[in-house]
Amino acid sequence: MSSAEDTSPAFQVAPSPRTGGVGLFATRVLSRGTLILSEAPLFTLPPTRTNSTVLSALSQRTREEQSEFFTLWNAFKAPHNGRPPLLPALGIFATNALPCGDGPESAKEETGWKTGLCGPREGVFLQASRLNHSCRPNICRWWDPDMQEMRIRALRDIEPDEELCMSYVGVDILQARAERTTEIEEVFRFVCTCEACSLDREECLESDRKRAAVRRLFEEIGQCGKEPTLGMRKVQLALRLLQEEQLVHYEASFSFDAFQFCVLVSDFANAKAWVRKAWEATCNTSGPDSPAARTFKMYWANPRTHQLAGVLPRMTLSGPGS
Ligand SMILES: C[S@@+](CC[C@H](N)C(=O)[O-])C[C@H]1O[C@@H](n2cnc3c(N)ncnc32)[C@H](O)[C@@H]1O
Repeated sequence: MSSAEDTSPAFQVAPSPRTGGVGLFATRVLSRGTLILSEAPLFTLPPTRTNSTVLSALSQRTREEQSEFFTLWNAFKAPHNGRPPLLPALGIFATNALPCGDGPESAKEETGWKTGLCGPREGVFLQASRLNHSCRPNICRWWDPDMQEMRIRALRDIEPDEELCMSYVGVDILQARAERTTEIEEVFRFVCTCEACSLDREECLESDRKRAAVRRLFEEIGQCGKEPTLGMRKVQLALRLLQEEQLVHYEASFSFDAFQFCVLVSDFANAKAWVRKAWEATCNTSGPDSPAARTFKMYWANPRTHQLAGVLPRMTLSGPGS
């Protein structure tokens, strides 16, 4: 592929019949890790926003931007479960806002455990806010605090015309479909029609089973500090299940667990291979300049600097390829 082709727009806004509105669709092949979009917010607000603070922030923008803001989706137009509708500006903000900042949950997101990042400010975006949700996302967002921009990257290889979907803030995609559906409807006020939520009964049971197993493995791996062989087996199982479920989001987290099991027993060759995998996965989600990517790269260069190095008797575990 020539460099001219590489710089062509990565996506276009097009109708998304599945959601009843629009969405962003790939215009060409986007390989894993591709930076699809970097966008500054139209404006940001602290979590204590009101219709007046939204209107006040909006008044600082151009007329064209103000009109565009009012074309964004509003999921809070109608009463819901006894709760009244929101005023239009606030409803649009609530529907489209994405976290912009380092909230207390950000460290967890870096390693991929939770998508529920709650930054101190939220922002509305004219392009990124058009992204629909999927419980099997193919893209990932990351707020770049230095550039004050939202970065969207491909979590896996994406085909032309494929819709770009992220996981919405706070949706725990490792929950079973029924739980996700309830949560999404309650918080976001739509019925999720993503690929994972549209599986038939049998496929859905299988998907629920795998997601539940990954959740359990997250907990169990945390308790395997004295049993690295067992911990490593659980990591390998979790990674296989995630691959089958196409949930690459959590790869960095599990790979870093595997790295820690290896350093515990001074298996530095496998430790390097695992932390390299964690680094690669993190570059694909939050980019090479993110704090997590920098940390992983440092351990890749010298795994012996990790505080757990050599704590348990020496032993050889396994690498990511085995
Ligand atoms: C932030 S907007 C996304 C862009 C929106 N589709 C549009 O036309 O501007 C969120 C809204 O998109 C729709 N949506 C997003 N993800 C969806 C999904 N997985 N299933 C059904 N509707 C979805 C819902 O109507 C939701 O309130």
